[in-house]
Amino acid sequence: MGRTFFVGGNWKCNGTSEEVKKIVSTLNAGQVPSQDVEVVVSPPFVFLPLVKNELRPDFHVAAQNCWVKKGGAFTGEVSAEMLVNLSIPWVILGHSERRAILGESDEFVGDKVAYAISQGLKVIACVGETLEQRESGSTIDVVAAQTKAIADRVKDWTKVVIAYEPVWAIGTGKVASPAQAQEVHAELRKWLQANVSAEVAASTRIIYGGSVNGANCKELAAQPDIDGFLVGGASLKPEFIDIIKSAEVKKNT
Ligand SMILES: O=C(CO)COP(=O)(O)O
Repeated sequence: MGRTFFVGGNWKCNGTSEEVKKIVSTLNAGQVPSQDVEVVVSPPFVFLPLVKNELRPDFHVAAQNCWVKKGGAFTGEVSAEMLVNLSIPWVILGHSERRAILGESDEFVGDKVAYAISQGLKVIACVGETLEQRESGSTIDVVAAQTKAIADRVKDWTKVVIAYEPVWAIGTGKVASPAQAQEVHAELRKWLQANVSAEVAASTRIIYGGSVNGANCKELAAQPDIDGFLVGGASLKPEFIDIIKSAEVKKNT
């Protein structure tokens, strides 16, 4: 299939410089099969240079957001050009916390993804339904609409990793079951096949996020359409190394 397992650590708005240095030294000491897994950690903006300088060279960094167009008079924003200028290769866009709390629409997220790619960034694009949407049976429609807003604007899918993060599973300890996650990942792949191309469907990594930890990662990783994880809380802890190691499950499937 050729989809390298991908493990992202989203540190969100956490950490002091001392704590960040500690996490980086734990990561640097971890024994992981780095040829079988792509690892990207995403500290808050202010810690990006520190982490980039101190992190082992086989792991990479991502920003947690960037502005929707060229920088300028946008107080408080950080532009895609600035990230490129600092050689930050990745950015997370469309996280549900930004969609829900800051009101980012599907279209706005799509515009951000397209602009970031146009500037040379690679994007972890997040999609996912709320509990209410799941209970009303609209999960697939919601994630398809979020993906469509990206597909309408993006041509180069080699620069995109899709993170399926059900909102009800984020930070709640309520992980999606392997079957629940697999079902949505398979539907997303089908959507890509029907609406983008068979090649993009086969090659795009679709990773899962929402209460992933060292104990539940292997069973999730064994699902055929789960190509890795976007980890929040557990990415701040030593168990992140165990989650990276779950890439080994893929070698045997
Ligand atoms: O939002 C997430 C990653 O982007 C998931 O967060 P948790 O792993 O803390 O549930």
